[in-house]
Order: sequence, then C-alpha cells, then structure tokens
Amino acid sequence: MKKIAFIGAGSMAEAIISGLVTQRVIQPANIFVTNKRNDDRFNYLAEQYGVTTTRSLQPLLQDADLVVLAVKPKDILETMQSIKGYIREEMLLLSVVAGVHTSSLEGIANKQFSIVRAMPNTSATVGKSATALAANGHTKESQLQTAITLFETVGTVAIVEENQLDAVTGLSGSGPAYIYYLVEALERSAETIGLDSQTAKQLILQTLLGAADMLQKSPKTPAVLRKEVTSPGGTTEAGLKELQAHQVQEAFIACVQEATEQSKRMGDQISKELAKYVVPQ
Ligand SMILES: NC(=O)C1=CN([C@@H]2O[C@H](COP(=O)(O)OP(=O)(O)OC[C@H]3O[C@@H](n4cnc5c(N)ncnc54)[C@H](O)[C@@H]3O)[C@@H](O)[C@H]2O)C=CC1
Ligand SMILES: O=C(O)[C@@H]1CCC=N1
Repeated sequence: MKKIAFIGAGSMAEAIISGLVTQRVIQPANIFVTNKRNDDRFNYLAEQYGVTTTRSLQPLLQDADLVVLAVKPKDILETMQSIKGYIREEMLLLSVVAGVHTSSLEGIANKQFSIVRAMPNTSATVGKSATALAANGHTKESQLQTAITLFETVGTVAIVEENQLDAVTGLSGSGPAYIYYLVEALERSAETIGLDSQTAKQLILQTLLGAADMLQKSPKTPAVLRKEVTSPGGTTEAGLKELQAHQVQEAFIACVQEATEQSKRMGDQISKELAKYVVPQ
C-alpha cells in the first residue's frame, strides 16, 4: 500500500488508522484523511497519528490505490457524487458503510470498479474487531488481499458473499452491544445480591475474559464447557434453570434474527433511495 485515502474521519476511520500506524503497514504521512468540517478532529488525527489531512479531493485521491469510505449511510450519495470523477480502474474502494450495496456505489458513480464492503465492529478500536469482507466481481485477488491486510491490523477477517453481510451485521456488527447488554444485567444482579459495584465489575470482566479465552483455546464446544461448570444439583444448574424458564437462548436467537432483518430492511431502503440517482445506461 503506497497511499490510502480515508473519506470520513470518525470513530471507525480512527480505529483503522490506529491499526495501520501501530502495525507500520504504511508511512503515516501517506494516509490522507478528509472529513466534512471538523478542524479539531483534523488537528487531533494529524498530531496523534501523523496522517495528512486535507479537504481538497485532488491531493486526497490522486495516486491513492485504496480509498476507505467511512461516512454515515445518509452521507453516501453526496460523497459518491463528489468523488466519482476521481475513481480509476486500478483503485479499490473499501466501504464500511452499513447497508449500502456495491451495485448502488457503482450505479451512482456510473462506472464499474473494484469494491470491497466491510462489516467490522467497534472492537476495532482495541484491535479486536470481528470483520467480514465481501468483494464485488471486479475486485482482483491482490486487492482483496490488501483489504484483508488492512482489517487484520484491527482484528480477525472472514470472507463472505455480499448477500451474507446482513447476517454478519446482525451477529457480529451489532454483537458487542449484546455482550454489553449482558454485562449490564450482571452488574444489576450484583447490586441485588449485595456485592459492591467495584468488586462486581472486576469479577464480571475477568469472568468474561476467562470464558472468551477458554472458548478460543479449548477444543471443547461451548455446550461441553458449560456442562463442566454445572455440577448436578449445584448453583449453576439452579441459575441456568431460570435462564431456560425465561427462554434466554430463544431471546438471543430472535435478537440476532431481528437485527439481520433490520439490516436487510435498511439496505433495501437505501438501495431504493439511491436507485433514483443511478445514471441509466
Ligand atoms: N458503529 C459501528 O458499530 C459500525 C459502524 N459501521 C459504519 O461505519 C461508518 C462510519 O461510522 P462512524 O465512524 O461511527 O461515523 P462518524 O459519524 O463517527 O464519522 C463519519 C465521518 O464522515 C464524515 N463525512 C460525512 N460526510 C462527508 C463528506 N461528504 N465528505 C467527507 N467526509 C464526510 C464526517 O465528517 C465524519 O468524519 C458508518 O457508515 C457505519 O455504518 C460499520 C460497522 C460497525
Ligand atoms: O446498529 C447499527 O445499525 C450499526 C451496524 C452495525 C453496528 N451498528
């Protein structure tokens, strides 16, 4: 990677920039960044990471072999219309914008080009994202490899078909929120059983980290690991009975299904909106 241009300088862009700089994938000055209007953000990113900031599209996109699109879905139309004249055949557009299909991006630009869509999650901030990538038909193997290299600086990467990205969004894109929700419940439970919040926080966090480590390092399935904690007639069994009575597993399954459906609905709505701006062939 000789030069990367980031369009959008928010939290997702920063997480990736931080990964690239920390792991020395590219010279920081060769990371060009733009945003809409926030100068403080520019100063912060330049000072913190040594990146080059600009609001001129020419220096931003000229010679960039990789352009990372990291704006909100509502800003995608304006962004694509402003950059479409700069899209070159050898350029890879890497979009983290949720719900915007590669066909919409090509349609607005009125040209066919290489696009990889990514669905990372917010754990990219600490280098632990579970990211899935989907490439369109014009993407070369070497370009997909570049996208993989980039996202491996902020966690793990899986390759999927584009039509699986809604499922990825429902499972791992939104996933950190489900875990935080569970932790909120455990923290509330600590109050009711008389543990002080500091002690409870420490116990919950280490329990979570330990369980994640076991899942990663042990060859045993989650069900087997669960059974190993559960002594017959013991405390875990008593607790799990309550979770079963409240159909907690079913609730999680419904949660992921509904998030996936919502991703599809949002994607369909964005595609319909953007179709109005697709230049007819
Ligand atoms: N938060 C999450 O868990 C995940 C978010 N995403 C996606 O990442 C994308 C970015 O999200 P955040 O970083 O949280 O957003 P953010 O709101 O923090 O940053 C958006 C950036 O885009 C810039 N921008 C907007 N219009 C622009 C334009 N016309 N030209 C140049 N810059 C422009 C803004 O100035 C801002 O710097 C979103 O599309 C979101 O769907 C993807 C996966 C997970
Ligand atoms: O909640 C959302 O719509 C976004 C997509 C994945 C995570 N956050």
